[in-house]
Amino acid sequence: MMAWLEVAGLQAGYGGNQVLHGIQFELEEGRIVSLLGRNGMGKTTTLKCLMGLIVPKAGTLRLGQRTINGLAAHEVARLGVGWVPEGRQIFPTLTVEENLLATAADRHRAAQPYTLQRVYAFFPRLQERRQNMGNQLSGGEQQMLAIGRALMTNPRLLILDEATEGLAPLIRQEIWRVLGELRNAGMAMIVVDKDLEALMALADRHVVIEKGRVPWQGDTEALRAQRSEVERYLGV
Ligand SMILES: Nc1ncnc2c1ncn2[C@@H]1O[C@H](COP(=O)(O)OP(=O)(O)OP(=O)(O)O)[C@@H](O)[C@H]1O
Repeated sequence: MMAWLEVAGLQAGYGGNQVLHGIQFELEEGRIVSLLGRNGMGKTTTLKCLMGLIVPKAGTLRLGQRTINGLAAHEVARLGVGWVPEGRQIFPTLTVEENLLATAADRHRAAQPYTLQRVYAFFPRLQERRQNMGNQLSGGEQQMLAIGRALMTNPRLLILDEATEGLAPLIRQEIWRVLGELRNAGMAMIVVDKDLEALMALADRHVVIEKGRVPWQGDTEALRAQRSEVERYLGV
């Protein structure tokens, strides 16, 4: 059986600086994979290749039947890949509700498309603040809004890069709760985060990235069994 998402032999970099030397992992529809590794090892670069923000030098990137190497970012988005960028990038001078409506698109005529009501059900706090401007939100609220905006595009695959970085513990918990609900609703995700416990509770598979290569990958059970080996790669 061919996996739904396939990343194989992925090589990429910036100018003459090659950062990825053969990244390899697969993901089935509705499943969740975590990318682990210390800073600067190539996690974000891998995500950028998937999002069409960097053209890979070599390798396979396939989503369903489509090869997505070299597609532009808007073309990848149209295939149903939703991105929650590091640093959030919400519109500061639009209200919460305007931010959500700005990205609304039901590209797949989903049976249950994401609506304002559905996003507000995941994040009651956004509903309370729906008339506030983007720049009046706390860091955690901005992060919720960034996730909400990605959902409004009705993605089939959600990519989260350090979605809980720098947030207060309670807000982090809230984000993990919503990601768990999205998983239960069948959303496929690629998640980059530093919280190994939370990732083991959420994700099915885990991929370690070390200097642009994958020295270890496995399911959560394997990660539990080989935790000290994996933690050596993470520098913890
Ligand atoms: N725009 C860029 N131009 C040149 N080099 C870059 C650029 N972005 C990242 N790099 C380099 O690529 C390497 C991998 O970076 P990447 O952002 O993929 O790491 P990461 O694993 O996501 O870590 P982090 O958590 O720090 O983002 C680093 O050495 C970094 O300095």
